[in-house]
Amino acid sequence: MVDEQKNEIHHIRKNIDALDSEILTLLKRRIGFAREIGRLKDENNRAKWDPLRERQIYERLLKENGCSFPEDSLRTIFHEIITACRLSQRNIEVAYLGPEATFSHLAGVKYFGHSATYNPQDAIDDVFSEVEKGRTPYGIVPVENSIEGSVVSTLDSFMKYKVQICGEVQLEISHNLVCRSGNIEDIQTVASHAQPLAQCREWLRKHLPNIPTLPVLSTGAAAQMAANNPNIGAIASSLAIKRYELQVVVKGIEDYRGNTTRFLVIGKKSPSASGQDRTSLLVGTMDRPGALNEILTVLSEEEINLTKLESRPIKGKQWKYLFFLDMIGHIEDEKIFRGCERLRPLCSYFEWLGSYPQSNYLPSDT
Ligand SMILES: O=C(O)C(=O)C[C@]1(C(=O)O)C=C[C@@H](O)C=C1
Repeated sequence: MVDEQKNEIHHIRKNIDALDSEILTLLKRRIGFAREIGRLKDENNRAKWDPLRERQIYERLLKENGCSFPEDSLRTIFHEIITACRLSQRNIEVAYLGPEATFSHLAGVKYFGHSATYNPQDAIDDVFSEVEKGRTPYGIVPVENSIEGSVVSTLDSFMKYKVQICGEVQLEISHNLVCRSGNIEDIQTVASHAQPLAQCREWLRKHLPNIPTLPVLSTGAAAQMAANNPNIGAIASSLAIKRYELQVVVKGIEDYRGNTTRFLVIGKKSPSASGQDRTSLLVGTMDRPGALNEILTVLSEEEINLTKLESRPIKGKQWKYLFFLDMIGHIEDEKIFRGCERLRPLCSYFEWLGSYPQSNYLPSDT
């Protein structure tokens, strides 16, 4: 490189350094303002988290940006900034299905950012119990996977515990084969949770035909085993690779692309309307012909967009079912409120599980 170019780079880097310092100064001022708002909200007993305001911030910035700065990076940067500011108002604690570095943990980090405190639990049931008892204000639980379908233990826990849905987050699940050395020849057993093992079945059969698989409690537990034993390979998340200092053998070994899991954030109280929300209900139908049809007719008459309908058997009551319904809109929206009021007398059981912002404002998983 000629001297002239070296000088030019040096000069530009000085400009970048000055800008980085300016950005840092602005971030410090921003968090100061957020703390002030936090204090005012405390005085008025108002919720710290305001999803409507957050959505407005993203929308304004994306509009102002045009296409100058990569859009997804802009979302990611501001997501971290806003979550850090929100957390500075009060530290947020989140219960999830552990151990560390499971996909639930990853989904939590995507939603609440890196600075929240994450409390690992042994089972999905325990996540619900933590939140219901008020020991941890939020929980994150998987609810459905685009390939494997519903996560029934989550749906069943909604029947058992009194919690509300506060948010949702979608995570594109890509599976990595990892081990201590990064060498495929070292692997004598592949450990993972049953779901990832099933999702990578074809790949494993083709590339590791004589290697046995070992189903364990979670992808985090599999990663932990691989960290302790050089002959164990694990199928695990990117977070697990970092956490347990493992090496990637092969990335993206899932048999089908577009493997996405939807997670729900549970808490004590749903947030107010953000403008693009989803409402979830749990209902029981009357014991008469056409009972489910009566419910669907109300939704259709009110022009409510139903995005999910799922039935689960009621434990201890043979051949009796409850239905989970997801619809577009917030309980504060007139038509959703009216629809629910009309549904109530038609149902043997009716529970509003919550209204919460749809996940489309969050950064994608690239
Ligand atoms: O505007 C507010 O109400 C704030 O508390 C500030 C702020 C932010 O950092 O921009 C933080 C948390 C809220 O969820 C919304 C926005």
